Amino acid sequence: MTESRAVSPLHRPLDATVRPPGSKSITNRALLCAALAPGESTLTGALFADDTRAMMQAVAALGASVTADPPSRTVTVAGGGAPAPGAIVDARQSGTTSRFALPAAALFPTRTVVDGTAQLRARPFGPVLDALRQVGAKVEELGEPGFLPAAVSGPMHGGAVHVSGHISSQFLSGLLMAGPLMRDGLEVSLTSELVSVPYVEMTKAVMASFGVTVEGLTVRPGAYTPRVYDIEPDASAASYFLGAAAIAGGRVTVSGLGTASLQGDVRFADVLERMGATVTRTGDSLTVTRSGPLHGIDVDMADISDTAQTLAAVAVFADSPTRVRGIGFIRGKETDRIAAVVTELRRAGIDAVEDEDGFTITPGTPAPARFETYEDHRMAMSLSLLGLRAPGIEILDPTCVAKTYPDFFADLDALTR
Ligand SMILES: O=C(O)C1=C[C@@H](OP(=O)(O)O)[C@@H](O)[C@H](O)C1
Ligand SMILES: C=C(OP(=O)(O)O)C(=O)O
Repeated sequence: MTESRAVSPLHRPLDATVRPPGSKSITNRALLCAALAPGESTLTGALFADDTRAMMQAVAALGASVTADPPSRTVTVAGGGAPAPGAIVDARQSGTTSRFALPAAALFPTRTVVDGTAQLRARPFGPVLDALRQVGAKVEELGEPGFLPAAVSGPMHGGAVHVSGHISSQFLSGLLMAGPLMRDGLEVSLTSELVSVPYVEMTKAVMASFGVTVEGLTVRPGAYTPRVYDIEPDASAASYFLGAAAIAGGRVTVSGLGTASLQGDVRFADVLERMGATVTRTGDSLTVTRSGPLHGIDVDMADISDTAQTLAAVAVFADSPTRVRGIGFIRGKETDRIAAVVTELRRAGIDAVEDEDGFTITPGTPAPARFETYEDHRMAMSLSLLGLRAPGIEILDPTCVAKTYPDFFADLDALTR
């Protein structure tokens, strides 16, 4: 029988402070930059989850020496090495690990194979494989063209490269991070509109911390410098707790996510503010309080699409419909997230409709439901929020949260205890 997890309704408003684990996106960028920096770097506040363990193993396969200490959330990386012949990167389910490791592996003359789970093999890789060929890498598609597994080898001359932006920003981020170690550096031109823009700003910020400047989308040849780097809590993970405050009422403060956060997903709080919640921002925290009604909104979430499913859950409890736009590309994530969120909300009797580039949700009272999660951590975490107000909500395959947040259900319990 498939494992499931019940969520119990809350009978009082929330009044809690939480600190989610480290940012997945920053951890995986810092691991890669540290691996490319000759010398020892120390990452503090790191995330320990499937996606970041995949990256730790990936950079080890590329020649870094990695020492992880989960209790202190610290990782030490001795960088500047090279992969052994026949290196294999198993990116598991991780888009960032695979899309960042491919350009990094192609810096070296040895052949590295990059692969992942069946789910990752179904996600698009054509744009990065094509871009690597443009800058001189040898690329072999070992399965279907444009998909994993793929083998790459270098070195790369770099220079001008064209890459699409509308499928995923991760292709661009991965290329930029490898850019300084290409002979001529890298000058990227986008052939289509970029989605998930704040993640590219994050890439530039982490690269800058490791001593490499990106101007526009141009990187000059250069070297990373090792350093001690502190990672802030994960803003996408925080969206579930901020969403919980919106749904249950009361106050939730997320500590460690201040106004200078590198993560675009902190702007999920702005979305809740537009719906009628009160948001307080400080240099080191983000607080959402809700006492009055929530209103439906029409919102483009192309910049912050990992929080679209969280908003879908919140929208159920508003007093008018919510339309989410600009996120057609999330059909290519862990699952088709637009189809999945609509199917599951309908399972609970909610009027949810798929649009080509998003979804529309009409508020209602969720009926008891056992939600499918499609091996998508964000389906499990988002849909669990419905259980804070509606009785009889169960989440199937709850351990899929291990991709980015192994302790999610324990932390949700602690928040509501
Ligand atoms: O660069 C990153 O760290 C990420 C970029 C986003 O992906 P896309 O650029 O594919 O939208 C986001 O959904 C993912 O969770 C992490
Ligand atoms: C889309 C996600 O991850 P990735 O693309 O890194 O696998 C996510 O964490 O929601």
